[in-house]
Amino acid sequence: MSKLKIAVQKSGRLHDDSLKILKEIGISIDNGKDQLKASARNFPLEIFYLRNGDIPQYLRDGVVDAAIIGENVLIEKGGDISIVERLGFSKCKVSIAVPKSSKASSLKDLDGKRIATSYPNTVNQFLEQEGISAQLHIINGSVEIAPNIGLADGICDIVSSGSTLFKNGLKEIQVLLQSEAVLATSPAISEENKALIDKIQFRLKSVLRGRENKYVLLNAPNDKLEAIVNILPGMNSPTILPLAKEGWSSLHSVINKNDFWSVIDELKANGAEGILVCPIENMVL
Ligand SMILES: Nc1ncnc2c1ncn2[C@@H]1O[C@H](COP(=O)(O)OP(=O)(O)OP(=O)(O)O)[C@@H](O)[C@H]1O
Ligand SMILES: O=P(O)(O)OC[C@H]1O[C@H](OP(=O)(O)OP(=O)(O)O)[C@H](O)[C@@H]1O
Ligand SMILES: [Mg+2]
Repeated sequence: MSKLKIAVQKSGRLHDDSLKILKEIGISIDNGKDQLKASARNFPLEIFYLRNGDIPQYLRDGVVDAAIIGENVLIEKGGDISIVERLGFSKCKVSIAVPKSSKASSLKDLDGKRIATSYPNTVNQFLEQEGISAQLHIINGSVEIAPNIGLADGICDIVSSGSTLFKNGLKEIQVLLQSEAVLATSPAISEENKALIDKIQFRLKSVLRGRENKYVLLNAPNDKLEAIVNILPGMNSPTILPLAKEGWSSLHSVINKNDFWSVIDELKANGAEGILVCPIENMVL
């Protein structure tokens, strides 16, 4: 039987969340960060622990069938590799920044200047598109220090909270792209392994949908139920069960986690009591 080979970052920001989401879709791995390879106990799958920056090449060569990887790395090195599913973690931007004291306030002010980055293809493509030419200094880490040591006039690197820019006295002047962890597949994947990826994708969608939503249970007088159903329409229609108390019911529904706090006052104004909000592990449509 064919086994799906999936690459996961060996160590670093993506490692833990990648293994966590695989666990949530029911894939148990005989673990060990120290191993380069591990097998799943209950799915025809092998995990390869690799360096983030090496993964696009492994995908391209078909050494692995799929990978959990930062979208920004695929944009930089991935070209022909397709994204199957966005996974919602490791969200960040790739941005251009300059010293706070710099007169530069937009990208065009960096025309003819020096930019330090670990993402030369991304920067070059963006500059070309904007008709700007700059001299790139490719460095692999601590990019934000470059302007302070006189190596560059600006930088292009990952920004998340912005604290690294702040600590280094830099200001963001241009966002090049938004990124998050994604499941990507090799252009060389076999039909058999593509079918396994489809199974994984189906499971991922149900876990991601579950993360986005909450299960709500509440009690309400029967004459208010219609109004409450309109506030909480649920996946199809809410479940309503009679309470032992005459004239009252329990209503169960699903709501997007971001919407819950904005409807809570409306629910209470319509007589809802004993409101419980629970996480959802999986949501299969
Ligand atoms: N500060 C951040 N906040 C959120 N996501 C980030 C942040 N920094 C990096 N990422 C995302 O996580 C991915 C992995 O980052 P990490 O710093 O662990 O790897 P790396 O040092 O680039 O790679 P390697 O595994 O080759 O050492 C990045 O490609 C990016 O998608
Ligand atoms: O906006 P912030 O929240 O400060 O995050 C941005 C920083 O995070 C990443 O570095 P990381 O901490 O992964 O260190 P590294 O350069 O050694 O990979 C990235 O390269 C930035 O420097
Ligand atoms: Mg990093």
